[in-house]
Amino acid sequence: MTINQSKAEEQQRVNMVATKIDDDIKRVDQSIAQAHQETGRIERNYGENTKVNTTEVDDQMETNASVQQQKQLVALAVENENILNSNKLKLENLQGSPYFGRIDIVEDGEEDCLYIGTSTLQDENGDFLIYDWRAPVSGIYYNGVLGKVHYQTPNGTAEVDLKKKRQFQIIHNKIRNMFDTNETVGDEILQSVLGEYSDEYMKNIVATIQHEQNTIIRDTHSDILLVQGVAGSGKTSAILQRVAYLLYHSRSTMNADNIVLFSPNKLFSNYISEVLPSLGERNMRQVTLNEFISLRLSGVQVETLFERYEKDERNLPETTIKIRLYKESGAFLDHLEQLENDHPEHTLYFEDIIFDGKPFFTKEEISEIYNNVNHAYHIPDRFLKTKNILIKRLQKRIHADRNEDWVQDEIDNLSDEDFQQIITDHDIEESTNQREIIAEEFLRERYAPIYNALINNYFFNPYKEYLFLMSEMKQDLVPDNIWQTMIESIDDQIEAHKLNLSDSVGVLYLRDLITDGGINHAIQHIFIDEVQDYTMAQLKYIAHSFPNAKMTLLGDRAQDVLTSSYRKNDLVTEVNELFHKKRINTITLNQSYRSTAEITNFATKLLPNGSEIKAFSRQGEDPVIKVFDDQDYYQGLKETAKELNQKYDTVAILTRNQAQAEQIYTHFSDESIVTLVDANFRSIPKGILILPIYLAKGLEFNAVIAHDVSAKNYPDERSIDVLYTICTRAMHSLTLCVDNDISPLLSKEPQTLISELD
Ligand SMILES: Nc1ncnc2c1ncn2[C@@H]1O[C@H](COP(=O)(O)OP(=O)(O)OP(=O)(O)O)[C@@H](O)[C@H]1O
Repeated sequence: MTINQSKAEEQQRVNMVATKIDDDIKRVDQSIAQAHQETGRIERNYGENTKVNTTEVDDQMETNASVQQQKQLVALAVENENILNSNKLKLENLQGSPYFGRIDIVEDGEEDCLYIGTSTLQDENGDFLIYDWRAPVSGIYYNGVLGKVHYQTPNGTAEVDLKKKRQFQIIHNKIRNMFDTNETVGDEILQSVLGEYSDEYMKNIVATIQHEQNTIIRDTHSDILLVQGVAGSGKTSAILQRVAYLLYHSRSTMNADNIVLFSPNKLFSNYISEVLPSLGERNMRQVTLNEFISLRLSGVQVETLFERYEKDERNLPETTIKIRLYKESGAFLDHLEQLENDHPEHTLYFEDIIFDGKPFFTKEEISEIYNNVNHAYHIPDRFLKTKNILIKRLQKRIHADRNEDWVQDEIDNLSDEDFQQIITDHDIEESTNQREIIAEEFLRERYAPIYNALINNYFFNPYKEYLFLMSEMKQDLVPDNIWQTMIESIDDQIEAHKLNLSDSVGVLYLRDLITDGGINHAIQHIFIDEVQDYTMAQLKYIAHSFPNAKMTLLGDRAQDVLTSSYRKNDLVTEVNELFHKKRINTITLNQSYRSTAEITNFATKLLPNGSEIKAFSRQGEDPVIKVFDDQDYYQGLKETAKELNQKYDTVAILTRNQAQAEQIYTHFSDESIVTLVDANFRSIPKGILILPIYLAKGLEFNAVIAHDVSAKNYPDERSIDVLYTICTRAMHSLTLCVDNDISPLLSKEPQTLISELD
C-alpha cells in the first residue's frame, strides 16, 4: 500500500473518530444541562429548608439535621456536574486533533492496532478508539523501537512484538503529517512543533515526548528524582507531563491538591497554567519559595531572592559570603538542632500573652511552667506539656470567672438574639445551671484570642531563640567580632520586623522542631523547578515540612543567576549528600530544544564546559552583536527592538537587574507597545517587554535582546550564568546590544557576528 493510500485510510478513521467526539460532546452537554438543573433544584430546596426558626430549640435541632442532609445532596450534585465537566474538557481536548500516535503490536499471537491521544475514547461496544498516553501499553510508543518490547502492567511485565510505529500531526481533523518511524519520536514532527512561534502559554509536549523525558515522566520508584538539564531541555515540560501521569496512575489516592510545585516567579505560574488543563487535568498547587516562607513567618518581612540578588550585585564582602554559605548548608540546621539539645537547662524565649492590653499569661509564668517540666524530656515534649498546662489554666480561669460580676453584667446586657445564639451554637439544654454554662461559653468566646495564641504557639519567640543559639555557636569562619556584629544586625532587623532570606530557614526549622509543628502530611509530591536557586538548607527544610512527599528537583547549574555572585555549587553532589538516606535517581538532559541551533551553539560557547550540550537541528538566523557608541546606545537599542517587533510579536529586552530595566524604559516611555515588567506581573503582554533576567527565568520569547553586553556590564566569568540564561530565553532570534567595549565573555564567539555601528 502506498503512503497516500494509507493516508487516505487514516484520514477516514480520523473523520469517523472526530464525528464520534462531536456526538459525545453533544451528549455530555445535555447531561451537564440536566445535572445543572438538578443542582439548581436541590439548592433551591436547600434554601427553603434552611429558613430556620431560631427561637425554638427543637426546631433548630431538626433544621440542623435537615441542613446536613441537604448539604450532602448539594455536594453530590456539584460533584456529578464536575465529573461531567471534566469529561467534556477531555473530549474538547481531543477535538480537532484526536490522536498523535499509532502502534501495531502482536501480543500472545493476536494483532492489535492502538491509537494514542491525550485521553481514552471508547465506542458503543467498549472498544478503544483512542488509548490514553498514560496507559501502560502506551509507554511502548515513547520507548520502544520495532521488534520485541516490554511494558509494565499491573500484573507484571508483558512482552509484545512492535510491528509499526506511526506518528501523526492532525490539525482541524486533517492529517497534516504522517510518518512511520523506528525512533522514539522522529525528528520531522518535532522540527515542525519547535519551529512554531511561542505564545503567552506553554504548550504540552505529549505528542513528541523524547526518550529521557519519558523516563522522568514515568518514574514512580525514586524518593528523589533529580534532573540536571541544560537550558531548554524540557525540564519544565517534563514535570508538567509527569504531574498528569502521576495523577492518572494514582487517581484513587491522590488529586491535584496533594501536589505542590515550587515555581520561580508569578509570571511562570501563569505561563504554565494551560498545560495540565490541555491534558484534561486540574492544575496542582503552586507557590514561590518566598510565598512559602512568608506564609509561615507572618508578621515579618522576609527578604526575597530578587531583593537579595539586587543587593548582592552592589556589594558582597568575603565574610558575608562565608557566613551565608554556612547558613545555607544542611549542616547549619543540624548544628542548630544539636545546640538546642545540648542546652537542656536553657529556658526557651517566651512572650507574654496579652489580652485587653494586659498580660494574661506573663513570660515569667510560662518560663516557670517550662522549667518545672522534667528536663529529661525532649524539648518538643517539654514545650507541649507547657502548652497543655497553659490551656488547662485558661480553662480553669473560664470556670472561675464565670461568676464574676463583670461576666454576669455582660450576660445581662446581651441582646435576646445574642443570648439565644449562645444557646443554639452550643446546644445548651434547659437546666438549673444553664446560666453558668452560658457564662462559660460566653467567656470561651471572649477568651478565644488567648486560646488561639496558645494553639498557634505565639507565646514562644523563635527569633530570640535563634539569636541565642547563634551566640552560643562555636565557629571559626570569621573573627568573633564579625560574628557578633552579624547577630546584632539580625536583632536590629527583627526589631524592624524584617529578616534576611538566609536566616529565615534557620528560624523556621528551629520553630518547627521546638513546637513540633509546620508539618504537612497530605502532600505526596513536591516539584521544584530551577532548583539551582535553592540552598541545601531550604531543600532540607522543604523535605522536613512534607515528610510524605516524593521530590522531583529540576535544575541547570549553568543558569545559576541568583546565587552565582557568591557560590559555585555542584548541585548533584550536594543533593546526593543531603538526601543520602533516600532513593535518588539522577537524570541528565543534554539535548536542548528551545532555540535554533545557531542560538544554542552561541550560548554554549559562553560556558566553560558547554561541549556536552547538544543543539537541536532547527536552523535559523545567526545571533547578532550590535556595538553602539555611548551616545547612540539607547537610540540603537530602541530601533533594534522596534525592528524586531515588526517580525516577532514579542521581543524581550533582558537586563541584569531592575534598575537597568527602568533606565531603558525611560528612553522608551513615549512608546505604547513597550511594557516594563516587574515582580508583580502575572502575565506577559505582547509587544516589546523590558525585564530583569530573574523575572524571565523558565520563560521563553520569540526574540530576545540582551541589554548592554559590554565589558563594563559583564566584566568577568561571574556574569556567565546571567548572560547564558538571557541568551537561552530566545527561541528564534537573539541580538546582543553593546555600549562601547564588548564583554570579554564574547571573545569565543565568531567575529563575523559583530556589526559595528556608528
Ligand atoms: N519533547 C518535546 N517536544 C516538543 N517540544 C519540546 C519538547 N521538549 C521541550 N520542548 C520545548 O522546548 C522548550 C523548552 O522547554 P522547557 O521550558 O520545558 O525547558 P527547560 O529545561 O525547563 O528550560 P529552562 O531551564 O531553560 O527554563 C519549550 O518550548 C518546550 O515546549
